[in-house]
Amino acid sequence: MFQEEISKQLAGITEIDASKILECVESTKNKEIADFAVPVPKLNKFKKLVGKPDELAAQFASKIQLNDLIKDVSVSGTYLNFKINRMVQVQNILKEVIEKKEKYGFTNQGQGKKIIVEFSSPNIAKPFHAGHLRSTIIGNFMVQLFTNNGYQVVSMNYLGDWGKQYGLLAIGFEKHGNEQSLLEDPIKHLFEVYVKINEEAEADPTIHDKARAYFKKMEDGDEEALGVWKRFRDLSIEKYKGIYKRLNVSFDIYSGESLVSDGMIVEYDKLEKMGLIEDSEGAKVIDLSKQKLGKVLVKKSDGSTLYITRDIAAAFERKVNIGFDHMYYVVASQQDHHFRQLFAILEKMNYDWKKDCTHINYGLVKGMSTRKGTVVFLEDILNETKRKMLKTMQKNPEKFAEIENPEEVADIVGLSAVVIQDFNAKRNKDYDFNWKRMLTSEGDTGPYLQYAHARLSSIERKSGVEFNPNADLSLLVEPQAFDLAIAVGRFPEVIQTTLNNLEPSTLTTYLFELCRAFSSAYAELTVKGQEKNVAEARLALFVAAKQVLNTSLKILGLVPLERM
Ligand SMILES: NC(=[NH2+])NCCC[C@H](N)C(=O)O
Repeated sequence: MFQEEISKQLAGITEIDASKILECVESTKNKEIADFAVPVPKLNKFKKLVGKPDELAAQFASKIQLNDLIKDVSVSGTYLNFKINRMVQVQNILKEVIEKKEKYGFTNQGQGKKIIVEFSSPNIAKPFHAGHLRSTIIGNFMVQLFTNNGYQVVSMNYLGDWGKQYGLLAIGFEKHGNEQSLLEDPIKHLFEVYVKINEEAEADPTIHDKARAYFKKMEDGDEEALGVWKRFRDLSIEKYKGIYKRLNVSFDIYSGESLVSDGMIVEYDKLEKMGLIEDSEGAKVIDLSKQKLGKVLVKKSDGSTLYITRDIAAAFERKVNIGFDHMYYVVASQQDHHFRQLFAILEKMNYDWKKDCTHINYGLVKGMSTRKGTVVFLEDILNETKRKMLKTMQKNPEKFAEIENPEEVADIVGLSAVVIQDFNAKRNKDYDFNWKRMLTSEGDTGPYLQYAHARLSSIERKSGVEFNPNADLSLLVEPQAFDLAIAVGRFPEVIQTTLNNLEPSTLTTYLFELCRAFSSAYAELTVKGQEKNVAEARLALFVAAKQVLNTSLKILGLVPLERM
């Protein structure tokens, strides 16, 4: 609103389009000097201005009308500096939050558009590792973000449940499988079996031949072979569902590599008819050397298919059977090459919707290990985090005694620690998993954000006044109140940026700013015991801040805590 007013007035003076000037209105760092500034030389981009920039600045300044919104204008060098009516600004922001509640900050830009987010996608019989964890939380974040902005979102888990390794697993299970262990923890047991048979296969290569033969039977639709495999798959999915629940994540669709088998024949025929398939010593390849992506193997000489063959068919099936305006694959950067190949093939097949497919990639997590050894299962990580968090909480026995459900709280704070550590930097950065740092409640951590939320909740509980949506906000005169309200007011723009870059770190960085502004306000602006009108105004400010933090935590996939 202030930026618009500044632009409108400058448009009248310079005859440049107000919408263009708007791009040049900057929010300043030092609010003592100005709230907004316009660097006059920047306006030259839109229209050649005659005169020296500093003189022009002075000339423009003299023509600006002060009013309800703009309180003061000054010049420093080539900059035009504006001070705005903070009272009006604070009131406008808070009124908007109070009115829109959990809808504050979002738009309906996704209305009528459908998005598929494919994420998590672990491999049955292999550990759910840090890479899958990253995919899970980034993908879930995208689902929440899109949903809140009006998109219809389909969340999809594309399981790695097909391929020669399932032949290997079946053979391993015949030798080493144990029914009871399978039922107790299918993911762990299948992994144990898988590791054992792999070791044995190193000494005895005929095992690999048997595995290939077994997988071929599966691809040929042999019922017995498929029955065994299906059981492994079903049991694993049940187990995964439990883990996802703990992560606060759910899927609309459990798909998987195994489910595209018929479609594969169709797509493969298309490729062949289009003349895109070449023979290479009995195996079939697609030549992408012009695109500098090499030759892609799509069918082995024994006729069995590959990961990429299944992805080609899966993409087509999703377009036809589900439909999408955009599809995102949330998969580690290690697979950049794979997705480049996939998209290049879709392009060669003249699928114009290839332009609507995006690989959302991310870097590695390093140094993630628990007491139990090097192979890390997600559950171990979560249990370890919870255990450590409980220990930290117990250090303050009085507070600990007040918490009704300490186990649950420790689990939620622990997950917040893991997630926020992950969301602290840009997706494509590798990072070190650091138990100690992520669990502290100071610094840029999950516990810090949860702590701020719990504190905001406690202000609400203990304020001694009722929340009044019509509170007299003109009583918020302190600079700390202003800073916090301004931080709250930035939320809609942060959501827009986040929608564009799909970087969770954009949102978390903002939340740390918001919470720091809250800390200063909290120290300065007591609610309890104040005169009623003042207490109500301050409570309204804190309620607005809590609203933004609350919605944000949910978008990040976390359960906001009322007490901790
Ligand atoms: N459409 C895809 N290829 N999605 C990614 C699947 C990830 C694969 N299951 C893995 O763990 O490496």
